[in-house]
Amino acid sequence: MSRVTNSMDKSSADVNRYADISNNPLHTVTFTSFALGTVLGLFLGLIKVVKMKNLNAYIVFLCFFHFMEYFITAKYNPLKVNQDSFLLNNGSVYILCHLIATLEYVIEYIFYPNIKVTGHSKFRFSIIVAGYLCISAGQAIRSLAMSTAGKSFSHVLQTKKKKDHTLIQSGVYQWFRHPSYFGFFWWALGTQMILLNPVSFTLFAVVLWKFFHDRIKTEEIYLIKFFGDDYIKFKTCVPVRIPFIE
Ligand SMILES: C[S@@+](CC[C@H](N)C(=O)[O-])C[C@H]1O[C@@H](n2cnc3c(N)ncnc32)[C@H](O)[C@@H]1O
Repeated sequence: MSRVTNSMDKSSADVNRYADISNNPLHTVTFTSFALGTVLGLFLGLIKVVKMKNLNAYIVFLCFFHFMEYFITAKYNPLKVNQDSFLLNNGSVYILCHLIATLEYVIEYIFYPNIKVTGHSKFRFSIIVAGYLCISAGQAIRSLAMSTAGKSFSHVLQTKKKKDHTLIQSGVYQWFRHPSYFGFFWWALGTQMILLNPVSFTLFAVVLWKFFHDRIKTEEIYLIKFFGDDYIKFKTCVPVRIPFIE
């Protein structure tokens, strides 16, 4: 009898700790991780021998980003993780922007290879270094935001307050009001800086700025509903730090 009770206690504890397997089909999750790892490894391994090195680096960072989205959600927010947590179904605009970026890089490389060569210009070299810094800092801040917010983080905007949703103001949230958006914004712009893609840099800046501007506006309407004066105080004290978003 005590064995039955023990196993019942254990299974109810597991429900609160472990991801719902029905939302995380093992064959899908393992295959997606394997595919991301394979592409990452392939492009990283070929970086020494290919000419379009920064394109390879871009694909490596892209694979790493999507892997981290699932990994951090699984580790710090296991009850919300699901196969969409890889964020690979991030909408047609997202896919289109990355396709345009790749195309721009390849076309400019074919017609103006010198523009893409870093060694001959200090200016181009500085942009690439700044790009790598933006990617690293952006990825770190986004992952830290997701791990700090834990159960309060969700890829889908919450319109109803859940029981375990608390207002997060610690860690990276002390410095950035929306650190995961801040991180993603600079990560994405960084990818276009390492590619030395002027058209896609502008496109990414405009599309992402508009997206986060609108998203933050809507998100904060709900956050004020959920947390009232506490959120208003937080909003007054902590800036977003994405240019021209208050
Ligand atoms: C994709 S997460 C983004 C979180 C946050 N905007 C950021 O950039 O780190 C969206 C969810 O986080 C929740 N959220 C945003 N800021 C929060 C905070 N400071 N504390 C708790 N929940 C927050 C919102 O309710 C929303 O459902």
